[in-house]
Amino acid sequence: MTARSAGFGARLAEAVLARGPLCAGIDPHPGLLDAWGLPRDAGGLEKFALTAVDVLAERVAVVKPQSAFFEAFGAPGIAVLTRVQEHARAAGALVLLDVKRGDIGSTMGAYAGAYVADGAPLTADAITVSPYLGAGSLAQTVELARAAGRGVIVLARTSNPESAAVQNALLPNGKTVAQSIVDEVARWNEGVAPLGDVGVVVGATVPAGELDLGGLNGPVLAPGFGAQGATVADLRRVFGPGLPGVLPASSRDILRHGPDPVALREAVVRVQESLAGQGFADGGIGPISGPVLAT
Ligand SMILES: O=C(O)c1cc(=O)[nH]c(=O)n1[C@@H]1O[C@H](COP(=O)(O)O)[C@@H](O)[C@H]1O
Repeated sequence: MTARSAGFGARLAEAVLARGPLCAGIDPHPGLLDAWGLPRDAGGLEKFALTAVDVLAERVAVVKPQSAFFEAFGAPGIAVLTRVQEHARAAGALVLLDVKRGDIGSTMGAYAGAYVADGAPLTADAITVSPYLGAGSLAQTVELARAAGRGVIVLARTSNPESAAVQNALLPNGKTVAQSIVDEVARWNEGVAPLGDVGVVVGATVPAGELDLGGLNGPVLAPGFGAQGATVADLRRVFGPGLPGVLPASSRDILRHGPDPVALREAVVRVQESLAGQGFADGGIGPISGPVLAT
């Protein structure tokens, strides 16, 4: 076993132990800006995102800004995103930047240089990436991220209803595409302690029994919890009783309680309590000891 005290997996394990497993998304949808009484401009975006990060980042282990909603405002939006990332990290949360990058290997290296390599200007602790140009196209990104103590979360079985057609397609070796992605990620995490730096996305909305995550040794980001309909009971149904590596992710279902910071704070605490009440990540996060998805 390689001890990597400064690795993303280790830092994530520590954060989950201290704060619970919830990953709070910051998705400044235009409709949410309206609901918060804010203008649909860079000023409204800034007020929304900084209010959200100030409330969320001191409570949750992971904050996940969705880059698209910031990019939509051009350079001023990116400037706001940078401040959100700085505020979140200063408040002790890990930043998982949701950018879902996917390209040929050499271009992926440039994305790593933007977000997770040493000296990356848009510093995140981890980014979401798409493996659908082939898992090998991500190898350089994984290497650069890990060398900087950062991580990568790879889409495997996503929460959207369209995902099954591609991700459950069978390969000639009899595995689904999603399972083969999980197995590739497991190889990157082999021997890393206490937890690998490369995670997968498995939506909380997917049917139980599709995937074997037993050898993953890494985090499982589970979006679809909240606004897309999945409940705490669904998380249990999909991921089984152990759940040590699962990070339930929710954005709109928490953010809709703003702009009042007190109401927003109460909403996030309620979600954290509902997860704790179900024994989520009881005793922290760690390698999963058996198949996680119930059959
Ligand atoms: O990578 C993601 O975060 C992600 C993967 C996935 O399978 N499904 C999914 O919804 N997401 C993201 O998670 C967030 C979900 O938002 P809510 O539905 O508002 O909780 C959005 O930012 C999505 O882009």
